Amino acid sequence: MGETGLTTLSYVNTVIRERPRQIHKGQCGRVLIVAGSVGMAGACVLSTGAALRSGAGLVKAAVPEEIFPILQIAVPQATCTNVSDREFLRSVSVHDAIGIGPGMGVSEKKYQLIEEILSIFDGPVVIDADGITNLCRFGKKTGILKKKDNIILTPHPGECDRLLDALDLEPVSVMGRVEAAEAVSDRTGAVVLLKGADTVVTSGSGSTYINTTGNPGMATGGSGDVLTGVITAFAASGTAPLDAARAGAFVHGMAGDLAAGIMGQWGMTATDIRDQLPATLRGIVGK
Ligand SMILES: NC(=O)C1=CN([C@@H]2O[C@H](COP(=O)(O)OP(=O)(O)OC[C@H]3O[C@@H](n4cnc5c(N)ncnc54)[C@H](O)[C@@H]3O)[C@@H](O)[C@H]2O)[C@@H](O)CC1
Ligand SMILES: Nc1ncnc2c1ncn2[C@@H]1O[C@H](COP(=O)(O)OP(=O)(O)O)[C@@H](O)[C@H]1O
Repeated sequence: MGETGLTTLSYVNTVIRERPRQIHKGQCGRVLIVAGSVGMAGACVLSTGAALRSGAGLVKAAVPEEIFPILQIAVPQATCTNVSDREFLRSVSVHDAIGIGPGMGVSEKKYQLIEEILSIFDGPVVIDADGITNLCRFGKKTGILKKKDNIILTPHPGECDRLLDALDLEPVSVMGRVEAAEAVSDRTGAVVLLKGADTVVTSGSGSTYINTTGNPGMATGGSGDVLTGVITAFAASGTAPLDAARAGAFVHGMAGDLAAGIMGQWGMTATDIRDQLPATLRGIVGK
């Protein structure tokens, strides 16, 4: 284990900055969110909306056609593409960052889709939730991520245990949170963000940071789906994967703190966190 630092506001101020006056939407990051399924459309709504509220210029959701109406009504700013239509894979490379996993479901077919996207796309990819579970369940024999660059894995402790098991390592409860995140990062080459109170973000031993925002009110369904959208938007804007993950965790936690201030920790939900992203970013950037 190397030295562990903190992610604080003064650091995030160096990552999230005022926009140049002449910027246009094509330069603010084109995000693709591969998420959602029948029964879990909400996960995609949350990730897609969070990406838009975190500054992404253009956001597209790759979802089953059956849930297009939900997405188009809940997030009219986003476009939709049919995830089951192979044509959609042709347009993957025009994006600046991809977020994969929230509510996408777990099956061999979904795993193949992730593999295909990773083989086509060399930009930053955030893999969360069912994306991680698919890799662990079906990708063990292929070495999970094959040390591909530009990957950010965002497991909660349960998903981290799946990753550790697939890598033949001990669970988080045995290894400890920092050591577990560093081990997954060392073995996969990915930036790893281990969620929970005191979220850990690491690019391997020696580069590990503990987040300083967030509260127990964030222990509510869908709050991790919001985080996926935030980090994917930051990565799409050109922020390096480790910085996108650190700044994403901080901003998401600060939005959660604002939401708790308004709604209280007991009653706040994931949409309240998403809805406080603009005020959070305005507080950080000053605009
Ligand atoms: N509205 C929606 O559509 C929602 C969809 N969701 C999606 O539902 C899918 C399944 O996610 P889940 O995380 O519920 O289920 P999972 O089965 O992937 O993981 C939950 C299990 O992980 C273990 N675990 C250990 N420590 C944990 C921790 N600190 N936090 C959470 N779990 C821990 C527990 O055994 C628990 O049963 C994901 O794709 C997720 O994105 C959820 O985000 C909830 C909201
Ligand atoms: N007690 C807590 N303190 C701070 N943050 C928390 C706490 N509990 C959960 N969170 C945050 O809320 C989010 C939960 O994500 P996750 O478990 O993936 O939820 P979901 O799958 O329902 O979206 C993570 O960002 C996590 O760090």
